Amino acid sequence: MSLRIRNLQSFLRPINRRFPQAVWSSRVVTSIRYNSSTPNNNSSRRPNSGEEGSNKKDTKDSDLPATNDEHNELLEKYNPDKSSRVGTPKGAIPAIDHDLASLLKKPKYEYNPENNTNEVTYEFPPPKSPKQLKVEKIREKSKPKSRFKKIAPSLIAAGLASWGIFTYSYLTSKTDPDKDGETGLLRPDKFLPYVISFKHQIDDDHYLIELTRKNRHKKLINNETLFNGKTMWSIEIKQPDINIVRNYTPLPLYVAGTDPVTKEPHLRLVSESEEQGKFIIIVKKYKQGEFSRWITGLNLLHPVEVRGPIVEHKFPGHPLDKFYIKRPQLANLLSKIKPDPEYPEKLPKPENYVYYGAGTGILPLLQLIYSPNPPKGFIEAYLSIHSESNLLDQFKTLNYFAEKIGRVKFHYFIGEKGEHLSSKDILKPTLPNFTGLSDIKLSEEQYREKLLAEKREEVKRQIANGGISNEGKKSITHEEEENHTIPKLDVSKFKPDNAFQQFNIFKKRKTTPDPSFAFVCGPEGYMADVSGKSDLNNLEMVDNGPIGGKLKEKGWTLQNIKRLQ
Ligand SMILES: Cc1cc2nc3c(=O)[nH]c(=O)nc-3n(C[C@H](O)[C@H](O)[C@H](O)COP(=O)(O)OP(=O)(O)OC[C@H]3O[C@@H](n4cnc5c(N)ncnc54)[C@H](O)[C@@H]3O)c2cc1C
Repeated sequence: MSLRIRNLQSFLRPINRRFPQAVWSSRVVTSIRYNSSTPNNNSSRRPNSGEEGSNKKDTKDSDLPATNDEHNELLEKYNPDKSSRVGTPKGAIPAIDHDLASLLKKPKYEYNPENNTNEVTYEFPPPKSPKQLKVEKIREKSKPKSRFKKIAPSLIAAGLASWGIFTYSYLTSKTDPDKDGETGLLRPDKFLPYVISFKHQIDDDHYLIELTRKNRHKKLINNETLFNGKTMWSIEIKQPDINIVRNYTPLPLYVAGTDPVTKEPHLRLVSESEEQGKFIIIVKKYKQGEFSRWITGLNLLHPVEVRGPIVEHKFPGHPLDKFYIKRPQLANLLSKIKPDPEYPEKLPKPENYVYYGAGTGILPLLQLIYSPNPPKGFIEAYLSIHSESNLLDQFKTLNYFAEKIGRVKFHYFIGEKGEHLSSKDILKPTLPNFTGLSDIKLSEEQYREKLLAEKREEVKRQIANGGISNEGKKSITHEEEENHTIPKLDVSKFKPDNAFQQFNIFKKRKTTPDPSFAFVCGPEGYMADVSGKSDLNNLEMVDNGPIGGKLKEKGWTLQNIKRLQ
């Protein structure tokens, strides 16, 4: 084998010299074939028979070129046109050795430099393999980035998202007229969407309807409270089909549940901020009444448009309000009603009122006494209703609580029982406790005088007792001497737990105070009979209608009457 390779090398040496680049080209190599049948016999090596070779004299193995001339001759033979291109030998080519041929065969597998484990050294840094590039890329990615670089994509994404939302809401609010962009619960200049969240028929012609602000939870962000005892107010509801509007008196109550047997609603007072945005109205259905028939016929979750508050009466300012002393709201349990704050003695007393109401005209009074911070004075209420069934039991209970804590005295007149308001039920007016700022100065002076008188009395007593202060003992002895009874408990040191205790132990009155202001509210005929009809037919919307009826007889004037019609 080694001999054969040596022969081949010596054979190809001259070709190498002449065609150094092409010497290992497959074309040259494959064009030279050797007969491998007799490997050790050089004489048996002869070119394959060819067209040209057959014409020439045979070349024996022993005839291999020994001199340069012979080499050239041989080359001439295999490269007769002497061009730089190596052409296909025309003569017979010796057969190639089988082992050599297997080495020269095209490899079965594609060469892959990655699999090359041979160590190679380079003068310059070698090009990076795909694997190295991949590792480098991963390493680059896992490198710690700056804080800004880290949050930059999130910031861009958030910015794009909010821009998208804004654009969408801007475009849709322009195109969708029903879209409610208002955050408030009510607006006096705009109808806002509400839904009928509960409906209950009280009797033949009275309905309780609970209204809830659409998307109520989203509208509570402003902590808006609709009810406050400082005003009597109504809402306007729109009938969109025939475009008419009617007023109704909202009450600060909502439906907390229903009785499984009677289906009557369990009403709760609206007092917490999360209960806002709901209220109830009581609607009387008239046979010919366009609006009342429509609204009482609506189903649950039907949308309605509501505007308000429309202020019907605003209570004038009082020095007690200046000190932000609020009267606690009623509660669903008598014992839960908080006691009234102690009003400073030197300030004028709160005003007392009388209320004459009939039918749905009793509702403004109920709104007032169920609201937070109701009027601080006492109210004598004369309410005329057709039937006892017109009034929900839960209203009667709340009214009873208000009575038990000394805020109101109710007188009911039930029409179907033949009970009616008469002249003897009309109270006489008294002067108001507070008419203006001069009253404060006057009451402060009175208070100073009162304190001085008390001090003088105390000094006198001390002198009479030889300088020994024995006031407590003396007062008890004095009481005992006067009444011949067990001395009374000094309750001034006790603090009441609730309004009921406060009124019944500390403040119980023998007589009810006289009112200085009267409210009248009811149907036309009732108004005419009690106070004369109101007349608001002027730009200022001031009631200029002359006072008449029963109230005029008792000395009431336009200055101390409010007619709600
Ligand atoms: C400030 C204010 C608050 C109000 N609050 C309430 C409330 O809480 N609940 C309530 O039910 N109503 C309330 N009303 C009355 C209400 O606004 C409507 O007038 C009433 O519902 C009738 O409207 P209607 O369209 O059905 O009747 P309309 O079509 O206006 O009248 C049709 C017929 O119904 C009868 N009618 C209408 N109103 C009366 C009436 N007051 N007395 C007697 N007969 C009448 C008459 O026969 C009349 O001809 C209030 C009104 C005002 C001004």
